[in-house]
Amino acid sequence: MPVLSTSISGLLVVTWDMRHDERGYFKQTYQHGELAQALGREPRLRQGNHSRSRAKVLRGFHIEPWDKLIYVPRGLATCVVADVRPDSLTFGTSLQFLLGDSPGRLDRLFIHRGLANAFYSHAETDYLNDVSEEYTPKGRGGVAWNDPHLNVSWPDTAPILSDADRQQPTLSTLFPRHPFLA
Ligand SMILES: Cc1cn([C@H]2C[C@H](O)[C@@H](COP(=O)(O)OP(=O)(O)O[C@H]3O[C@@H](C)C(=O)[C@@H](O)[C@H]3O)O2)c(=O)[nH]c1=O
Repeated sequence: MPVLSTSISGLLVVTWDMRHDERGYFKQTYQHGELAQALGREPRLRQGNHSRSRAKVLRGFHIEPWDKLIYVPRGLATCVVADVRPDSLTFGTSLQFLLGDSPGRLDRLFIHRGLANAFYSHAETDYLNDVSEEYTPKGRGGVAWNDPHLNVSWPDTAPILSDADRQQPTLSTLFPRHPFLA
C-alpha cells in the first residue's frame, strides 16, 4: 500500500517507487483508488496550485478549509505539518519532511483540512498543491512559523517571509485556555 498513515490523523504520506531507464525516470505521484481506500472516502480535488520560491523563503503555517495534496517536484523543501485542531489528541505536535530532489523524497503529503502546513525552501523550489475546494480568502488562518509551543527546528532562523506570515498569531493567542498549552 503506497499510502502511509502518520501519528497525526489526517496526515498521510503517499509514496510510489520510481522506474528508472536510460531516459530518466517515471513515477506515479498518487492514485485515486489507493487514496480513497486510505481515507475511507473519495478524495476530492478541485484546484491545482503551483508556487516557486527562492532559496531561504519560508511560506508559513496556513490553516485552510480544504484538503491539500502537496508535492515538491523540483528543489528541496523542509515541509512541516502541525496539528492545530483544538479537539485533537495530538494538538500542538508537528511532523517534518524533507521533500524534493535528493536528499529529499519525491513523496506527496495528504493534509486534511484544518491541519496547518508550512515549508522552507533550501534552494529555488517548485511546490505543487492540489486542493479540495476552489480558492476563496474566507476561512483562511495561520499560526506563527516560530510558535514557541510548536517549537519547530527550522533550518534557518531568519527566513524570507511574506508580510502576512510575519504577523500570524501564536497558538496561545488563538487558544488561550487550551489545557495542552498551560
Ligand atoms: C492559496 C491561494 C492564494 N492565491 C493568491 C492570494 C495572493 O494574492 C497570492 C499568494 O497567496 P499566499 O501569500 O497566501 O500564498 P502562499 O503563502 O504560498 O500560501 C500557500 O502556502 C503553502 C504553505 C500552502 O500549503 C498553500 O496551501 C497556501 O496556503 O495568491 C490565489 O489566487 N489562490 C489560492 O488558492
